[in-house]
Amino acid sequence: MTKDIRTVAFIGAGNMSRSIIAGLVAGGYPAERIIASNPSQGKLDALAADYGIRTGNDNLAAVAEADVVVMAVKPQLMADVCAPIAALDLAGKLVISIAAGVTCERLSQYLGGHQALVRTMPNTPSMLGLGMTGLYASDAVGEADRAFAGHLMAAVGEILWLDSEAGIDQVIACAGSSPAYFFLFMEAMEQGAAALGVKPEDARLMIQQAAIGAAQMVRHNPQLSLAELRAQVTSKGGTTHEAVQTLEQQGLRDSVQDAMQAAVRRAQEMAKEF
Ligand SMILES: NC(=O)C1=CN([C@@H]2O[C@H](COP(=O)(O)OP(=O)(O)OC[C@H]3O[C@@H](n4cnc5c(N)ncnc54)[C@H](O)[C@@H]3O)[C@@H](O)[C@H]2O)C=CC1
Ligand SMILES: O=C(O)[C@@H]1CCC=N1
Repeated sequence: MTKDIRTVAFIGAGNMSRSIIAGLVAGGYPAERIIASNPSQGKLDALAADYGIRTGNDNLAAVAEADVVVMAVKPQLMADVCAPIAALDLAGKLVISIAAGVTCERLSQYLGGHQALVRTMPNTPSMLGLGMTGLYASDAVGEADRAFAGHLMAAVGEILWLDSEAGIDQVIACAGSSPAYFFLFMEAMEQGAAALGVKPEDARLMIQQAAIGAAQMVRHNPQLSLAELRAQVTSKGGTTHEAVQTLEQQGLRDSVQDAMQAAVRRAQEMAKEF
């Protein structure tokens, strides 16, 4: 946890802000230095109750008080939400965006030319401190701000600094969106288990343990390639071979590659739209 404690305002208190706030508070970031601003009260009440942070409905009051502003609304709302914020004195404030498909240049325009911007791409496992965040900052961002943004996101998982802004779209495909790919795979397994007559609660337990176990095997065996880890499960002439062959024949690899390219394409389209 960073010793550089600043007041951080989250503008938009949805799924992703909640994930980051949960991870920050669990990691010891002082809750009284975190503010969440959102139009609807329900999410704010839940955040205040669960994490003891400060909340409000007034974006401008939150920004005025903050040293660091995390822009966490949907990309299509970013322009409208930024317009009144741009009228405030933002000097000395660091703005961190987590939005997909909103470039630094566009965000800077929305904020009246503000330059102290770090663009990030986190993911929801940040909630458990198991997040993955890519970060990009232009040369205009000072060393202390860069370090703060890095420490903030490192409090909720691994971080990766990117040399170019295009790298953010690669992070979207590999980490921002990808928890959903794993959930989909697990949903498909849940259906497969049901078709085999497995009780839903037993299926969930087995799928969960296999997924956690597989991810931890990857983490704890950096010397082994993913293909080698797969080979360790795959006995010659055995059951896994049959299952994996079926997935291969039905084009799993191509599907995954197409999906990742679709995510990047959509991010690029969004950068033109928003
Ligand atoms: N959900 C995810 O896995 C990830 C999301 N992101 C990005 O995070 C951003 C937020 O996404 P989610 O949290 O998933 O969406 P969400 O819909 O859960 O949260 C957005 C929040 O913004 C609030 N909001 C709407 N108008 C507002 C306003 N005028 N002022 C303040 N708040 C307002 C909404 O009430 C909502 O609570 C998006 O830009 C998305 O691209 C980035 C990485 C991963
Ligand atoms: O689906 C989205 O657009 C956002 C960005 C990455 C994950 N969720």
